[in-house]
Amino acid sequence: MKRAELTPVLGGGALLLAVAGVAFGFSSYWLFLATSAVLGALIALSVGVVHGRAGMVTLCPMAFAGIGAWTTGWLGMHTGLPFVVLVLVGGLAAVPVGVLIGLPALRLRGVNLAVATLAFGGAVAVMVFDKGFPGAAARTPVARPSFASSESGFFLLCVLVLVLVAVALSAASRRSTGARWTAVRDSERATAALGYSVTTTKLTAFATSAFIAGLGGALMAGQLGILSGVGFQPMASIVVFTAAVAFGSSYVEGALLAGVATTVVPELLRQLGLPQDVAPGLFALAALQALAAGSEGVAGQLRAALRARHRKRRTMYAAETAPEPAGEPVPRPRPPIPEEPVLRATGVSVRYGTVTALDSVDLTIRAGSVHGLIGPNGAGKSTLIDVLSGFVAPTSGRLLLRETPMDGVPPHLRARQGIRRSFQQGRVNPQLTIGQYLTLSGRGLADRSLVERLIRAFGCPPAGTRVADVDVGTRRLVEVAATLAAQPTVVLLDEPAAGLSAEESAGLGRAIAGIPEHFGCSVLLVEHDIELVASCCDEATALDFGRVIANGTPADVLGDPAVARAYLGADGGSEPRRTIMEVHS
Ligand SMILES: Nc1ncnc2c1ncn2[C@@H]1O[C@H](COP(=O)(O)OP(=O)(O)OP(=O)(O)O)[C@@H](O)[C@H]1O
Repeated sequence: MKRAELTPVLGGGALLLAVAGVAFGFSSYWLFLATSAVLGALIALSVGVVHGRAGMVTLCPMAFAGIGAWTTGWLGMHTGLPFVVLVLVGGLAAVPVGVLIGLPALRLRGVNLAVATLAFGGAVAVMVFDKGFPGAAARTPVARPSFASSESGFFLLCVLVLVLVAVALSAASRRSTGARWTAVRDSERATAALGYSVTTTKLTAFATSAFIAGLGGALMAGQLGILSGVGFQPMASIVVFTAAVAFGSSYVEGALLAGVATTVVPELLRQLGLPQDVAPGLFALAALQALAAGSEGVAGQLRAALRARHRKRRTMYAAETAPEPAGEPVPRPRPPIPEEPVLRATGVSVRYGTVTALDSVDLTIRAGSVHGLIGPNGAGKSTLIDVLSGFVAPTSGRLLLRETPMDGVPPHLRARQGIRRSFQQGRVNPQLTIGQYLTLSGRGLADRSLVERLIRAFGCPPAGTRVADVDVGTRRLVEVAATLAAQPTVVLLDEPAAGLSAEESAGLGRAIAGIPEHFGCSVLLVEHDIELVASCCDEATALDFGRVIANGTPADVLGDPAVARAYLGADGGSEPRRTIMEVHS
């Protein structure tokens, strides 16, 4: 067996031994603490979903846990349902509440969202938990199942639930759900441009988090038997949140450390005769440290160190597969471009206060063509891409994708209907591999062979390479390749050559010129690199001060003195005969 295969087997075996050692070797006092640590880890994992993965602040995990506990207690008193079913229903009961508290997250961010969730947690504590949990007044305990009636049995049940949740989250992170959460954390605009609804993505993160915390609370009902509101107060939520941030609870080992720390530190302080109130302060300091360092907590730092070591070893012992030269050469002349328009904008105007960013712009992108869009800084090129992709609503004008009006259609639906875009600033999630990112961008349409074709066409590194491990230029190539993964009708590329070397830029030009033929998709290419536009476009449009100043073949547009004047500014008027190619050279 190879070392790489042996490591998980040995790790799993050691973990099993440790769990068995705790379950059967610990006294009931330590077993109670171990169970609390496991439940703390479960609730920390729920924070990891919303905060660590989806990048939103939630300061009410214990409110979700309390709802799970309350529901389990109530159902335990009034129904004869088995305990395992009660736990599941307890988790599910927290889901609608999670969605409800997720709604403000659609508009609020950062500290505002933190205040909203904290207030929610406080309100639930006052209105529900402080009035008493079911059975608490009559001291009727929540009955544990017979197979987990002992402390060791109940500990093993909690470990099993934690393992199941961790495995499910790990599977989600390899699939589109988890990748969407991190995509929304990195950039909401980029998520919408991939065709995913930001609203649904945020709400599923809150719902999943509430479910996991609800499970944790339901198990707490079984652990403690009789519950009080004390453990579900906002302060308890803050402790869980800060520990989750400090240890990095989007990773299971980070959640485990958070669970152990929130259980052991107060207990240690108590045994040392020190005030337990110090513990929240310690966690807050550790969380501040992690947030200030921009790290994913202790677990994130450990993983980053391990990855760096692994990379170093790989470069020492193995010659890395050299990326193929970008872009398969495309034979010229290309077949004639059909007249059929795929994307048509007519009379599009955009005003930002007193600034007119676009002024009655007409643009037609024809089927099978690469259409260049040029113009000096501030000419309105990015604004036009924002209008076409749905991120900016025009003041006036119409937009048709083939025969379908696109006016008012939100960005993620435009992406699904076939308008894909890239951004000037890179927005690829560095945690994903190139293959995972292309698959995510494909929304289920990019099979392995398409992913491989895209990688070859754009000269990207192999699919298993992590985005974090490639340079900025290569990330740009990956981003352009990703716009094609869902087989769109038209892609809008916003300065894809920015940051590329001359050689990479030429390779990208060849790949872009081949997009219509190899991927059946039209292209709108916004670029300052005039040579790139000249080499790979079939048509071109030049903008200046939001107006179309030239339109036609690249030779006509680039040879137009008005375009040269636009690039030269007012002084260009004295040199009307120079073309933009001459200006550029
Ligand atoms: N959100 C905004 N609010 C106010 N003005 C804006 C906004 N976005 C763009 N503008 C203005 O609209 C005009 C067009 O900007 P835009 O970014 O579309 O130009 P561009 O051609 O893409 O420029 P560059 O090549 O530098 O990216 C500029 O005058 C810019 O200052």
